[in-house]
Amino acid sequence: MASPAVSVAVLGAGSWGTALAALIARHGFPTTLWGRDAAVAEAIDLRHENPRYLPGIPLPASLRATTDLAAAVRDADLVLVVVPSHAFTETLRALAPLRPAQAGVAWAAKGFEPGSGRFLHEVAGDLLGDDVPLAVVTGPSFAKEVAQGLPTALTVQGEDAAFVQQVADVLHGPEFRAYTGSDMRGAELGGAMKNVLAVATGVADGMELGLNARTGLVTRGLNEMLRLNAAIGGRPETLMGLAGLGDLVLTCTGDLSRNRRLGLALGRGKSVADAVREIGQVVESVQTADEVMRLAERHGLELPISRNVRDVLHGDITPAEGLARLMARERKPEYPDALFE
Ligand SMILES: NC(=O)C1=CN([C@@H]2O[C@H](COP(=O)(O)OP(=O)(O)OC[C@H]3O[C@@H](n4cnc5c(N)ncnc54)[C@H](OP(=O)(O)O)[C@@H]3O)[C@@H](O)[C@H]2O)C=CC1
Ligand SMILES: O=C(CO)COP(=O)(O)O
Repeated sequence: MASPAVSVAVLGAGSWGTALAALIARHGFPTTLWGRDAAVAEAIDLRHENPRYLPGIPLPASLRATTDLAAAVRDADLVLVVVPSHAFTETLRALAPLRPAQAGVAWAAKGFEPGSGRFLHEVAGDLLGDDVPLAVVTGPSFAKEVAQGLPTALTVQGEDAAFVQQVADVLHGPEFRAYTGSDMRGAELGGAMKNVLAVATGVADGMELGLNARTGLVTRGLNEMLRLNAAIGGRPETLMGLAGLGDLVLTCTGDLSRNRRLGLALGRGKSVADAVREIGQVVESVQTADEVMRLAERHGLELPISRNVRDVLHGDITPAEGLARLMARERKPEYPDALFE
């Protein structure tokens, strides 16, 4: 268990940042949540509720919230960044000059830097320098369930073992298991790709294609994750664990998933714009599908499910055309190459 003297700053007061900050505060660590919305910060600080992102769920009275980034991180021993991936670079740029020298930086966003396709650990290393301990927090974890105190397991991965342990120690508690590891690339790839694949299963379920179709997509989706992971140098076991298979199953089957709900809406004939507007929260796959396909193309890999998701999201094909394309693919062995070597 980390010393209760560890002070934590959580950056990003959406559903996941609020749930993680509440979890850490409940474990007795002084915790400050930073968000850009003054009304939300005030409601968390004074009424112990995030009415915009986690309405009706009581938050610990010890959790502080502010819109002042410098004040949020001033005394921090550990900074946890939980903004959407499209806001990760600007948030780290703002954090870099304010970060106390002792504070390592972890993040729980899932995705890539839009445009460049860089992994978030590459962005963090670039903006913070090589000496700052880094870690990614990922795995099957709906914010609402964590905020409600329901049992959850996730993983913390990074190269600095002492920092990874510190992050795991502030998260770990009676209803929350935090595992550890050192594979940031694999862990980030899994968290990003499962969002894209959740759209595919959502589309299939929205089209009422049945449980066989859903499970076929989950399994062949896992195969796409494993192949791209092998190409980028992630470890296969990372993708067979919480950061890969675990999060894939949760997001492809759980209706709390915003990415799955986007797919469901598309499968029922809605437009991307209408579906995203109705969901009203971040839907990472909309940008991540492009970055996954760019990464796959750079490595000469064909990822048929991910490609269909990208093309449906762009409006280049309909869900029905995507299904027809998948079913018309050539017959082939299930494992044509040495996947696990
Ligand atoms: N929710 C979940 O169950 C889980 C989410 N994640 C990941 O966590 C990350 C955050 O998602 P989540 O909290 O769910 O998203 P939400 O949609 O719930 O909230 C997004 C939050 O990010 C803020 N934000 C958006 N842009 C910026 C910016 N430029 N600078 C500062 N803050 C910004 C929003 O502020 P404002 O309200 O002012 O727009 C809001 O507080 C995503 O990468 C997601 O994939 C991972 C695991 C679980
Ligand atoms: O990452 C998540 C669960 O692990 C949340 O998934 P969504 O972003 O699809 O809601």
